[in-house]
Amino acid sequence: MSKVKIICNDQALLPAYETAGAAGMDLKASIETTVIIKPGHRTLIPTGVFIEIPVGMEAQVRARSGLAVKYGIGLVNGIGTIDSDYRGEIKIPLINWGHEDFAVNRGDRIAQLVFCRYEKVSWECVELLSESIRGAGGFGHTGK
Ligand SMILES: O=c1ccn([C@H]2C[C@H](O)[C@@H](COP(=O)(O)OP(=O)(O)OP(=O)(O)O)O2)c(=O)[nH]1
Ligand SMILES: [Mg+2]
Repeated sequence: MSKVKIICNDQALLPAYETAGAAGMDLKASIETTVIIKPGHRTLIPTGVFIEIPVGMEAQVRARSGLAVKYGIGLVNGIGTIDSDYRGEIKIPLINWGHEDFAVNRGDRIAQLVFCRYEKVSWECVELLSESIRGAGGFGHTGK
């Protein structure tokens, strides 16, 4: 298990794994007063968390499926990418795809953070790519 440096001034807001096998640590809303997100609207919610990700790793901010299914709450950016050189506060761009106002209160678990290793590449510019059975087929060419 890698150690990751974190600044979080409120222990109650420390992201945490909810179960032993959880891939993501739930991120909590660091807000003083309740924020209402109207249907079709979006807002950036602070988490009160600043981290220093080891080089070679990133962290992904992902939606919570419960909020998505029950209330239509998602992330405007799909999956957020936290770079290893980012030292700012992690913020969550929530969007309300549902039909009702959605209230966010301090400490609510609004998203989850998954740590991943990634590989960097450099380009090798060529004239031809190798052949494959798929070729250029995509976007559903294998059927529904
Ligand atoms: O959901 C998110 C996504 C990003 N970030 C922070 C961390 C990340 O390292 C930084 C930049 O994110 P990204 O590279 O996705 O955004 P950009 O529009 O390319 O901004 P930049 O030009 O600052 O890289 O913003 C968040 O706090 N939450
Ligand atoms: Mg960027």
